[in-house]
Amino acid sequence: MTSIVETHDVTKQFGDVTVIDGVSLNVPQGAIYGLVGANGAGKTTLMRMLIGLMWPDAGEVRLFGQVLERDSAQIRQRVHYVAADGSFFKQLQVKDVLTYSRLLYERWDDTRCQMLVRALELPLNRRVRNLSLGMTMQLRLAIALSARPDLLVLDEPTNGLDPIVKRQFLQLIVQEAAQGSTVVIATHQLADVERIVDGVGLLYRGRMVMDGMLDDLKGAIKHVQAVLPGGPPADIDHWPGVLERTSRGQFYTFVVEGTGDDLAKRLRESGATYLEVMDVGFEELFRYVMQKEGYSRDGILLS
Ligand SMILES: Nc1ncnc2c1ncn2[C@@H]1O[C@H](COP(=O)(O)OP(=O)(O)OP(=O)(O)O)[C@@H](O)[C@H]1O
Repeated sequence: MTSIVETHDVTKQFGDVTVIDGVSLNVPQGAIYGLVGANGAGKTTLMRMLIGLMWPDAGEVRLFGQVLERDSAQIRQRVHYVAADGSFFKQLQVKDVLTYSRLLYERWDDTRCQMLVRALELPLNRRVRNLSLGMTMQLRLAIALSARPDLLVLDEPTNGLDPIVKRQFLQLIVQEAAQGSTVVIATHQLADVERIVDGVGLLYRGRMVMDGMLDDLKGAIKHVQAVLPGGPPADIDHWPGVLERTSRGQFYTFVVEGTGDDLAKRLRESGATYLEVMDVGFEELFRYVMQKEGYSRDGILLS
């Protein structure tokens, strides 16, 4: 599959502090990739390097298969970045911002823009400085989606959006990716992107501690639930891959590495009357993988 965004061992220092430390990632075409991490993990810094607003001290960024250089204007025209805190054209009315954007972007899709203005109920005659935080973000998203970029890079795009608009926005992102665009979303709100991302990278203090396509990552750890009338086998805590066990009466929940099939089989042989293997939630998945890698659980809290 064609890679749209690749980084190889990207490192960035501010003074003598290493803020991004040897980060490599790979986002295939049409994927929605969530870049997640706690406040200060380095998401914005990494995003800015992905689009050539900042340059790595070491390592390489490739977009659309080509190395991103300072004179890569053509590559950058295919990318649209929505910064977390961008304030723009404060004096202009919304309709004038849209007119200006129409002129600015070669691939501007006016039909789409009008659809978005209607769907998001953007007040065309209001000045940007009088929009709420959420409305400003909606305007910026409407522009981003109307610009029809091949790569859309969004920094904390759900900030300030109410739940209904957030859902609407996430649907739009899914549609965008279905049409072949690639989307990178940075957020510390895992729950906001959990349902839509295909791939995810977890940044922790500038290091990419977990990265991959979601299906692969979800295959790494499972919940196995079982009813064990005779209790669990005495040596169960020494069975390979069992990370955790909790129980309420005869109902046991195990967290296990891998597919969970082996554990399920052994529990069945040990008299389980009910068995179910389930995916773990996104945040839980992160916590267990991180714990396995030797990081403290508290250190990776995202929100
Ligand atoms: N220009 C700069 N000069 C010095 N330090 C910086 C600069 N920009 C960012 N930093 C530091 O780099 C670290 C990573 O910041 P960054 O904004 O990339 O994190 P983030 O994951 O986007 O955080 P948040 O979720 O809070 O937006 C922080 O410690 C921040 O203070």
